[in-house]
Amino acid sequence: MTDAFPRMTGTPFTPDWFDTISVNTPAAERRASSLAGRRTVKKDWQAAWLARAITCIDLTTLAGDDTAGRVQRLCAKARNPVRADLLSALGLEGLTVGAVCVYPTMVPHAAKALEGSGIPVASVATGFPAGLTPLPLRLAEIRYAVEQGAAEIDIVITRELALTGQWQALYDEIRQMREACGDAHMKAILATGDLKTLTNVYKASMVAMQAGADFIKTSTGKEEVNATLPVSLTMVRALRDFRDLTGQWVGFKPAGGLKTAKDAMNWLILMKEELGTRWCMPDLFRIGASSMLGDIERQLEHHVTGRYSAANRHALA
Ligand SMILES: O=C[C@H](O)COP(=O)(O)O
Repeated sequence: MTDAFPRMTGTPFTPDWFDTISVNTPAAERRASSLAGRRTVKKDWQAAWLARAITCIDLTTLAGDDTAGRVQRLCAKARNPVRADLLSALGLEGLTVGAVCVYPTMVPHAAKALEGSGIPVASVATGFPAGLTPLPLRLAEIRYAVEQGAAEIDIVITRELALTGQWQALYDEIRQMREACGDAHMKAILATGDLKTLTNVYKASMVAMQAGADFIKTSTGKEEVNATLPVSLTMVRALRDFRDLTGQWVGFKPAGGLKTAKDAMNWLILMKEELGTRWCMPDLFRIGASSMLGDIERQLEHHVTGRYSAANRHALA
């Protein structure tokens, strides 16, 4: 992550900024579906946008059977995310993903495998994915991951505090997590699939930003419903409101179930249309994904060779 936007400081708890907000769900759904169908990126620029998407990926493995070997292979992929001949044809040699995201005990393996690459290690923490271990343990887990070499920490919020409107308590908890992160950047996972309403999503976004989150992130990838466009629209509008109120630019990370080049384009279009191109850079935008690179590589091959026939598609399936 570049230091263009250093660690966020947040603000004091200010319920006035979200208390009376009520998100119009049908309007958000209409806007999201119009964005998904949009073709604002010209064909000539698609490869460049896909390359941008690669630089924004938090390449992730968060599985119970993760091993040092799997993490090392993932890190090799992070260094060389698509075939070298494709990158060279596009003049994009040296392109890497934004970060590698793993469980805390995998951080040392990732840190070693990424040495000298400039790719940061992100670690989930705070009892990911449910976040229901006691707060002192969640804070200790953050400190452990940072000590092991994580430069970015993906925390999960306590959903109960959002579902029962205990916004001050949620703020206080996230604030302590912010402090435990020290110099590491903090991404606050809202687990939006658990939050029931878009109004709760907006309020939780505001509270996380007030508490000092550097990024707000949709999902753990483990909820029944993960990143969706209406939820993401609600969150990016909260980002814009927070920037207008404070001058602080907080990042956005959709995650969970995003697998295709089309997904990457849909979310980049959302960012570009709602927030502008500056918010499409890896210091302000990440896509949490375990399996998106394969499809991006196929699309880039199509752009480079211009001979992506139905037969090729069949052969690759
Ligand atoms: O934070 C990232 C997500 O856990 C990745 O989810 P995914 O495996 O559905 O891509």
